[in-house]
Amino acid sequence: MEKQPRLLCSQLSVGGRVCDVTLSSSFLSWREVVDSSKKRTAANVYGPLKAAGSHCVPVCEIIAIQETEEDCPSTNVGKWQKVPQNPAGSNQHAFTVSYVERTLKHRWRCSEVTLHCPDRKLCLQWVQAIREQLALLTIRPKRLLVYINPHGGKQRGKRIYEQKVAPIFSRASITTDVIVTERANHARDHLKTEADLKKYDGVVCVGGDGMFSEIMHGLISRTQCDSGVDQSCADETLIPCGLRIGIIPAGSTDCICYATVGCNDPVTSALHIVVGDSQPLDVCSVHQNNAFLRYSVSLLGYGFYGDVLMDSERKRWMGPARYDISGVKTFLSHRYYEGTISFLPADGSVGTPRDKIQCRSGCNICQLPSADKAVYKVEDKNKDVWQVIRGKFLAINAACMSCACPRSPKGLSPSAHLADGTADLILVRKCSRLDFLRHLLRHTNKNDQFDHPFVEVYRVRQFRFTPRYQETDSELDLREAEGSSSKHFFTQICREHQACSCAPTHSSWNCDGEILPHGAIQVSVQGEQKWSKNIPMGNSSSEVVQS
Ligand SMILES: Nc1ncnc2c1ncn2[C@@H]1O[C@H](COP(=O)(O)OP(=O)(O)OP(=O)(O)O)[C@@H](O)[C@H]1O
Repeated sequence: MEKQPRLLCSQLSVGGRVCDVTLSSSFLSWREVVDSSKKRTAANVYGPLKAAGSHCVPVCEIIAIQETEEDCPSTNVGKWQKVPQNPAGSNQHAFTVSYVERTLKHRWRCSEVTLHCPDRKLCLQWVQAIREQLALLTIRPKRLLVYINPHGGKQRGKRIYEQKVAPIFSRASITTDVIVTERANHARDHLKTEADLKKYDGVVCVGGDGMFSEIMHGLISRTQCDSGVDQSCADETLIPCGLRIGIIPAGSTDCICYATVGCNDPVTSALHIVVGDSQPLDVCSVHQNNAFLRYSVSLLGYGFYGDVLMDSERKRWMGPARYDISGVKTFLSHRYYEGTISFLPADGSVGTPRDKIQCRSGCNICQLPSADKAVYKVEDKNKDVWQVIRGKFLAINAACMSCACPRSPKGLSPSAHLADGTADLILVRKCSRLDFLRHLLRHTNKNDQFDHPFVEVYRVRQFRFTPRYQETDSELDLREAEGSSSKHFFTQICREHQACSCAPTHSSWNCDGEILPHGAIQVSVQGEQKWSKNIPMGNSSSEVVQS
């Protein structure tokens, strides 16, 4: 720990023990004063942040400070609380500091310490000094717009927000406007047209990946619209959003939260939001001809993952178990699709999908200044050489991030970067069921999932897919209707009936968990958008991902 000039230093009482308490611009630390006859060597305390009798909290991880007096209401939390008894009995004035405590598996918790002062003047001096340091942390949000999907995952979004997240925001003096959505796309439409975004420092999504996608679409569309950018033009470069999105995981898979923060835990995410952590993320824009279809930040999957999603949407009533059942069913159906993939490979400076480098907080590749990346892209345009691959594929996946989740802790592409301007394109060619099973199982263990002769992986900046057989408009309409409705009795019977030889020639795209019925698409990885990490965006501060 670098030596910092002390702003304040006093002997205060913590839990009945006298401590030397020090505040610098970076740390608040307290260390028990020991009898010189029993003097121990004081350990350097930053690392696990704690040694016996010594504690050190980075100022940037202090959530709140409040003056606490015996039997008085706490000002910020709005409830009465009893100050722990000080055995010395002489210290009547105290203040309580709430701070982030890091626990196992990337989880954060809110801890508290109450420090007793010999007089009120000193107590106020400490409260003011710490508040002044917190006021310098301008990246912290003060006002947030919160959208809650009450139907995501196990339908616990509202409860999770009220019980676990709102108290933390309130303690950190963050004011919120909360909207509980009443229908799909409510949040997206509100952001696009109605929300007064100037009032807020960020948007919080309480829900799963689908809800995040809705909010991302609302924010990006609004930003492009306000800046006059035509989203239907595939060559347009997106204007980054001024607002960040924080994710409170309350969905079924919460893949984006996991990949950015390292765990799916609402309290951890709320604390990342409070301290102002953020993580830029690449966004892919998906077009068909000159029509804009969708944006994607995690997975675009055709074939296996498209079919699993299409089937699981019909089983929404089953809850998260639908993914397992649809997964098994789709695996057994073993459908393959023919088509042509063309792609623009990324420059070697951003690494390769098999280099075993994991994108973490402070990743060198993602930290290249945006300006440098832009220059590199423009220069590179002159030497663009598209590669073309034709074949029969069980799955075509494009991962903009690792897509790690609790079931697949390394994800679909373990070395994909969150904000390097590329996606990892994974082609799984037609193979036996057993081989495909081997490949799928590698998503759950440590073996290299690309080490199979029927699997190819490329780091790309753009790609196009054209199915071998032209899609008719009626086919597209049919699949679109299947995706949006849960009653497709006749279509389903037709597909599932073995005697009927109408095996589909087209799959759908799974776009971050939403169905995209179009087969032929063009995808271009856009510059990063900045989000609040929690989001986790899974990792942490400008690093949402502290994986
Ligand atoms: N009030 C609502 N009623 C019905 N659907 C909603 C509502 N609010 C949002 N939605 C839609 O619900 C869909 C699923 O939501 P969400 O992503 O939160 O949960 P999930 O699908 O269970 O989780 P995951 O996407 O992580 O698997 C989203 O596409 C969203 O558009």
